[in-house]
Amino acid sequence: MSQQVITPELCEWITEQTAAGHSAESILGAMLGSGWDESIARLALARTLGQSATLTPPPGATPGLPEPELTRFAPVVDAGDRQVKVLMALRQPRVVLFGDVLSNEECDEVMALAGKRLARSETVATGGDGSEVNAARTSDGMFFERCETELIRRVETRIATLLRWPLDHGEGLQVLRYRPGAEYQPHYDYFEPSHVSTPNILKRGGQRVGTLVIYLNTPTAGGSTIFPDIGLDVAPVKGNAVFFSYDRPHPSTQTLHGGAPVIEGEKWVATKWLRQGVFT
Ligand SMILES: O=C(O)CCC(=O)C(=O)O
Ligand SMILES: [Fe+2]
Repeated sequence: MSQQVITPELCEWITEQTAAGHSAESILGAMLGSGWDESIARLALARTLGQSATLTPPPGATPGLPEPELTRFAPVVDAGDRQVKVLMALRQPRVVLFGDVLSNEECDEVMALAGKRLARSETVATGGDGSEVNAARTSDGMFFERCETELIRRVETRIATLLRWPLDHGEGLQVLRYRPGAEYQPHYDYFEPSHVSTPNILKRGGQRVGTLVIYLNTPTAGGSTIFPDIGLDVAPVKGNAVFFSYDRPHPSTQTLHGGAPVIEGEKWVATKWLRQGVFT
């Protein structure tokens, strides 16, 4: 085949095959047998059925999802070196609000370490003098290396224990600072299956399957973490953290979320993204 194009007819055929009970792998086999290029065939399947259908988990992938031990719904969860409070839990989508994940001193230390290295996040407003911010993400950000300092290692070990997900499946901690007016418009944290850069990103540990956003300070007003699909607003409170997980890279997970504009004061968060496998 010379020109291989993903047409609506092809997507419809894939849907029919699935409805007839064929697995994504067997549809892929049939497509390869009739001359389709493997990467285009996988892309067509991902677009039609969602990426998880054809996603080969990366080496060392952990089955299931990150999930705290909440079966007894005790008021605290043992996170190894700290008792973390459970303030609220939603089952569908999975959203858990924790209290006291970090001490005040730990929050201050992470902000001080990160503050020296903050750079304007890539999606900035064009034009103007920067005093008016309006792009999708108008915070300043930086990444720590995993286990970069003793403090970062301690925090990451605590997160791994709390969410029962291996430390090496986590990306380096990201710190964001929002000034008044800054926001992070609603988005999904998983990598969009049909995006051209996604296959390469997935080589380093597979998809993201969970997010923990830790509040490093308490803004005076605004800056809540919003989940528009489920009408949930989480107030940013120093030391608290909101966790959510998603088992497939699809809007049906209802994990659309964002950082509402900060109205007064600053808002600092540290985000830990969790991957299916070892993040390298
Ligand atoms: O700032 C927030 O409340 C949300 C941050 C966020 O969505 C992210 O870091 O992916
Ligand atoms: Fe996010």
